[in-house]
Amino acid sequence: MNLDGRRGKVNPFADKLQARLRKKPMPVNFVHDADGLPKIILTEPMGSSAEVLLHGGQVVSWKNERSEELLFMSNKATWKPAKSIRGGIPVCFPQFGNFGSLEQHGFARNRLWSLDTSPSPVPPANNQSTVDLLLKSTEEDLKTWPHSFELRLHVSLSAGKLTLIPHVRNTDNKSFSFMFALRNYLSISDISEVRVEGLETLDYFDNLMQRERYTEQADAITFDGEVDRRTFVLRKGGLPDAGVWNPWDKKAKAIQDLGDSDYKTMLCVDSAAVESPVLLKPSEEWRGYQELTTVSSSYCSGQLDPWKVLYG
Ligand SMILES: O=P(O)(O)OC[C@H]1O[C@H](O)[C@H](O)[C@@H](O)[C@@H]1O
Repeated sequence: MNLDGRRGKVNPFADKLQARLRKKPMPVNFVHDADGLPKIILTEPMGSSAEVLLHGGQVVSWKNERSEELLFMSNKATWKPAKSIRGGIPVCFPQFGNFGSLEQHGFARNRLWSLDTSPSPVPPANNQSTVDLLLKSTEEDLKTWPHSFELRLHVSLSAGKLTLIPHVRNTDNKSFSFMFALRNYLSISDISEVRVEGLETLDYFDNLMQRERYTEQADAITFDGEVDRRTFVLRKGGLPDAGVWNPWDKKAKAIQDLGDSDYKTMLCVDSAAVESPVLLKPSEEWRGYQELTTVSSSYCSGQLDPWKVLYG
């Protein structure tokens, strides 16, 4: 995990140049899934694919070139508008968890987003399939969170890599602050065989201990055993915090849209801005960045330098 403390400042000059260099986007493959939810399917020449719903602006599937699913999705997930879907990559905005008075994890994951016809510029890249989504404040949401905003999410798929670039613009005439998280439900073979590296020596708040602050001492977070199978590498920018969540057995049973033993095959690792909410003045824009890649199981854990893993 590459923990990058930058606050996601946007450089307008670089962005203009990038916009000019940007290639014509590939056509968007837009379908309706079995539950009638509008869905975008991304594919790339090496054979991997991703599925993104307008509902929640949520990535609900990411498959590698062997068609193996890399994200967890609950069999009991509720595929209905106005409810969040248990799996994939929900977007938590403008609140994380119950750190505020809004609904849990904010309203963005429960809303119907639209296709973004005037997306913020992002760096050009070859052989990638992309979609741009947009969520704007609704009359309803303004009643509980009285700030006018535009939340954009750029999703791009290339061989072995899924990149999400969120932007938030303040379209109000006063400042506001918000929390943000991309909650990655990673599909894992067995929770007892998982290690999360890259968080050592960092401070964390334990939600099960009244949010007490601790410092991580171990060289990796483990959930019992120590065997590696698949390695995900998460790089991020503008999102200085990380969340790690697994409900374990008792809570899994209490969560309606999660199977009793699903906790064994999922782990949430979030890219987040929670401890210090992002402050935006009128017309200002914040940009975050998250890149997920997988590397082969032969990778030896304990030396997680994402650049070395990816580029040798
Ligand atoms: O069920 P959700 O609203 O998706 O929340 C899932 C989980 O997210 C957070 O990490 C909270 O700390 C948990 O208490 C909560 O159960």
